[in-house]
Amino acid sequence: MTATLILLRHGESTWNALNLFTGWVDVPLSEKGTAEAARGGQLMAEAGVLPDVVHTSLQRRAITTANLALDAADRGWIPVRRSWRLNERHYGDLQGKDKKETLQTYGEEQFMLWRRSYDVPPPPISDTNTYSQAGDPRYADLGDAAPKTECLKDVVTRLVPYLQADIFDDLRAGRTVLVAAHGNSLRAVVKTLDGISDEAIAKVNIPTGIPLRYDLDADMRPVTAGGQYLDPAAAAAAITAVANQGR
Ligand SMILES: O=C(O)[C@@H](CO)OP(=O)(O)O
Repeated sequence: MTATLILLRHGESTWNALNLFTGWVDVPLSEKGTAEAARGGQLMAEAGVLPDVVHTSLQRRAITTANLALDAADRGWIPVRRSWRLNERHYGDLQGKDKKETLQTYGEEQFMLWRRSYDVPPPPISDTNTYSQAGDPRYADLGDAAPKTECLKDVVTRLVPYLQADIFDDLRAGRTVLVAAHGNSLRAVVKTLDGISDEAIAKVNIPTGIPLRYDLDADMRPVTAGGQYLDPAAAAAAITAVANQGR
């Protein structure tokens, strides 16, 4: 028996289009991202992978993407579960900064350490920064546990309990699960599912709006390592573009 998990990174956001570090800043989809989200739903419908339940982060670019994709697949009626644990990695003091300017100011090595190293977080954001989430009601319950910066390792630490309890529970119950989330929170999911090393995960990038299908065995191990994109050619091109951001 296998269970099907579909990972969907939100469509292009307005800040993806502007090449700004985003993290927990709650930006909307761009026009292109809106179209990508609907296309993601069409791809699911064409492939006959229809979610029974959807999990999203608390951020509008993932929530809107899930709504548009599910509507396109005529699955807008399925139950919804949301958690901050699926949020994008908190980008600390880099939130709102231009990726190209950051690369020019700090150099390639520091830029890539912040973007893709496993355990080097950017400097923390101050509560008075315009792009801080201090005071955002959706994170009020987190109190002091709300992050002010995160590296990918921190994302793995906060995400894995949710993956192993809530998401695996739905899969074990025989439900096809859609997870609509973010570039780095989905890298944390993929790292965990595929057992990717701390070093090798630096080279893994997730494109916007293209569903990534994993069939998982009873132990929640992928039948095919890396899963399968529902549009492999589009995914390959988009993955290269994500890797080269800032250049
Ligand atoms: O800015 C961000 O929040 C993320 C995802 O868009 O960017 P990066 O790919 O540089 O980690």
